[in-house]
Amino acid sequence: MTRTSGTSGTTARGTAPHEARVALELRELGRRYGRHWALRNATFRLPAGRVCGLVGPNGAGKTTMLEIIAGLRRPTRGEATVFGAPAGSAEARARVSFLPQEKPLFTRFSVADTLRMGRELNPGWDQALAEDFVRAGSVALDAKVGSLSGGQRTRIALAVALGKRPDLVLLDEPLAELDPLVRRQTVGALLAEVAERGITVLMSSHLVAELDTLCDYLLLVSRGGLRLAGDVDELISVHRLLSAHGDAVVDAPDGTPAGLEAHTVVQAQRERRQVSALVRPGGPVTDPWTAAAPTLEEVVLAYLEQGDADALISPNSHVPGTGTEVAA
Ligand SMILES: Nc1ncnc2c1ncn2[C@@H]1O[C@H](COP(=O)(O)OP(=O)(O)OP(=O)(O)O)[C@@H](O)[C@H]1O
Repeated sequence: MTRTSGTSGTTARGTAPHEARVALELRELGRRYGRHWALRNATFRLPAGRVCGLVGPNGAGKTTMLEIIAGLRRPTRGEATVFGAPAGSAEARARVSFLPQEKPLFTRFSVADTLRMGRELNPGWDQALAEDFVRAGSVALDAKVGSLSGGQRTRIALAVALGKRPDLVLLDEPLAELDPLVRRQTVGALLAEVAERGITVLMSSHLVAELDTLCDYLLLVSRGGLRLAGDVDELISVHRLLSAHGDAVVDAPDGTPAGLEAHTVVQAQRERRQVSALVRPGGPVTDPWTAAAPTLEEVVLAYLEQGDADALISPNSHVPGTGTEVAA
């Protein structure tokens, strides 16, 4: 599966290139439920045309973030804008499709009824697009939604989300219940559609191993805060996975392996006779350590396991005038 390429010039609605550069901007966004902050100080930009994975442990605030962007929840502080319009405004809502974890489908409706409802609710509705997306999944238009498999329902829900002709699609764990083959087919169809139309996607997922086939951009939230944001390639390239034989490395009093003082250590671990560390290099890698490029999964897992590693926000995710650390 190929990734979508860079920032798009125009969007499905033919908006001007200068407007399309930033699909989504969060500024110091926070949401509190009672005394508990579900999301804190989230600040980043998502360039238009990207497929962005939103990852984080259970309860990290992913759904809360998506609901605020969709205009379904108000932030406690900060702001979110969608193509420059405040999240929740009529202008922003017209450009966003949100597919929540519980698919908003009526089981007694037929597929055709479901698409008809989409047409009645959305002025910019594209019936041909929605029908083609359904048919490509071999789902009959006269089938009852209640009789469909989980994978087929996901396809119908995505057809409705795309039929609205959004510029930004928000998906809350859309793939969780699908088997690997259906997941691959559904994601392939979705990514082909968004690439062709220049649609931006923000998609929460726990499928860390599959992220690099789905996404070209990544957002990682943990303990209510943003830990990573940026181009997948860039986030990988600023890290190195170091390894050494366990006998050759002693641990410093704070538990970190010796010999890594020049680097920012995101996470280090001893496994059998091997010591490994994911680092942001701050100088040459010296004996006994050897360095390799990490996979996206290795980077993500290290940040998930070590939730207090410094945040890393790559330059094109950085919001001017805010104090987030910028990747080298
Ligand atoms: N309506 C609510 N009232 C009170 N607390 C809530 C509410 N919604 C979410 N929370 C709390 O806010 C935190 C973040 O929840 P959220 O659903 O945004 O996380 P998540 O990252 O989407 O989790 P998951 O991966 O399990 O779906 C959790 O501690 C959750 O219990």
